[in-house]
Amino acid sequence: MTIVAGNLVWGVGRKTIVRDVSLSVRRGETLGLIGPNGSGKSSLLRLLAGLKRPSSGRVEINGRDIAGVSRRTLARQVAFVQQNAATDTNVSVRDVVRLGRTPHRSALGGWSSADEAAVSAALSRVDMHQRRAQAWQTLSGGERQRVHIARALAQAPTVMFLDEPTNHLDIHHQIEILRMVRELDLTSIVALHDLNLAAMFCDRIAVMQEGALVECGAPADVLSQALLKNVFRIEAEVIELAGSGRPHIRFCSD
Ligand SMILES: Nc1ncnc2c1ncn2[C@@H]1O[C@H](COP(=O)(O)OP(=O)(O)OP(=O)(O)O)[C@@H](O)[C@H]1O
Repeated sequence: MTIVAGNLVWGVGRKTIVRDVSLSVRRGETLGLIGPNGSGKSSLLRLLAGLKRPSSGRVEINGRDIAGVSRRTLARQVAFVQQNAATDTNVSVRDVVRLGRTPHRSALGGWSSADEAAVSAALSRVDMHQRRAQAWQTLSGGERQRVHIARALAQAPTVMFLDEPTNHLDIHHQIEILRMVRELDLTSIVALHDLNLAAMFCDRIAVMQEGALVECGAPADVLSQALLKNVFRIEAEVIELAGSGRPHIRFCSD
């Protein structure tokens, strides 16, 4: 297993936000994290990535408890694509992606051809290579999102956490980004609001409700009519996506 979380609990003041969550993710697997607004998806992702410390419980990445791993070592293994991440405005697209190489560089080492190749490949992967010299502040919301994903790719992580990476993206780029995440040779956990995209691209789906993990399994096992009603408070029909064995949700308008 690449990511193993055991009995994670986190809260603020007297409010418990993540309630006793345990999960394991295999090497190379793409796990979708779904749940209503405020159910604790971002908080859980941040705990798993070591950006927050749990009140109790532990997280192992690549077999090591992350509580005992330095930030720099962790940053060589783990990339995090945040929701609406802010970036210093006075920089180019390429500068933002270059930041992804920081954990791999020594204090005295110069910029290497391997660094350059990683940045170039990451930009191409998200379809932004031709825009590499453009000023960050002139990009659209979706382009910024793709550049942040490129920055994470340039980091060459073994584990990637993505918090609603398809926000702001047009449907072509939503599908491209999720297809890419699935095909990359790394382990990923992706928080998503679009249940049909989660069903199409994730190996397994974990469902959060009020801070707890209430289901985790193959999309076809998890996305039932009952779950959609109980967790998401919607009436919907679940059909099979022709020949794929994956579920597809048809929402009812009344
Ligand atoms: N630092 C904090 N202080 C107080 N409350 C917090 C803090 N961080 C998160 N919360 C609360 O915890 C709950 C879970 O938030 P979180 O962002 O993890 O949910 P989410 O499932 O990612 O939501 P969304 O789908 O809306 O992005 C929310 O009610 C939020 O207001």
